[in-house]
Amino acid sequence: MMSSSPAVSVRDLLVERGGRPVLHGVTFEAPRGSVVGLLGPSGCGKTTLMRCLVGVQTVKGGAVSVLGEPAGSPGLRRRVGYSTQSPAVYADLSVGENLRYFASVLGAPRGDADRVVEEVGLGRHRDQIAATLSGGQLSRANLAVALLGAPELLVLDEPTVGLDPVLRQELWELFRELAERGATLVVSSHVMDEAGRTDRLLLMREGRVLSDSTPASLRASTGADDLEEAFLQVISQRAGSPT
Ligand SMILES: Nc1ncnc2c1ncn2[C@@H]1O[C@H](COP(=O)(O)OP(=O)(O)OP(=O)(O)O)[C@@H](O)[C@H]1O
Repeated sequence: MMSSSPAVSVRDLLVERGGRPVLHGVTFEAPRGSVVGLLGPSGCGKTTLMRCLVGVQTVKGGAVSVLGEPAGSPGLRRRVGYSTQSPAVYADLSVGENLRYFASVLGAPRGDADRVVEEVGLGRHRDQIAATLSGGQLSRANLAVALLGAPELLVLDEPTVGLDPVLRQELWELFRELAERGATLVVSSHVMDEAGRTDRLLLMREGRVLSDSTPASLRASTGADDLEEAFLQVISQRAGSPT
């Protein structure tokens, strides 16, 4: 389900961190109801870009519009879900207690805590104290917090890190289902085999978007079957062309 007004519109975004430029004029759009992947090597600016979408990053220039409002507007608080790479949950509470707590803080409907626990496949661990969860279980508990209240935009920073291939596949199926229900997802990943599951794919490097395309057109334009190879081709094409 895609409508003409994009869920996210980023124009000429400039960000400095620690006195150094880390985003050099990033521009892209995320159509509503789509899954947009942010891929690129460690340190290329994925997290910084996501922080701009949720409105917690000071920006030097450019514009970020989210669901028709400037990023970070108070009206967006419940319409945008964000999961960071560090756990949001309290270590000394159970999974269920954590989610009931965050649901009440967010004003999410009753029953939402149970719904999201099932969605991320943690039903059997509902009563387990968060400190005793495995790394993959903890990252799914973290993701569950972002799903509370069924936000229209989900910004997920490496949600599948540390998960085995079966769980990664299940989570990408969940992302697809959420998009089919109308949500927009911006998901970062290091893992190229996940890139093929996106509707749009942004390849980033050193604070710039090298390619903004669909997986199919990226394969077609580079002649590479696998997206890792396609990314390398884009980098070498860029290296050979004047900027
Ligand atoms: N608080 C900070 N102060 C100074 N520089 C920072 C700060 N946070 C990040 N940076 C720098 O900004 C750049 C982009 O970092 P960012 O975390 O956005 O990258 P990333 O693509 O998300 O990396 P990763 O995949 O490793 O999480 C990096 O060069 C990083 O060193």
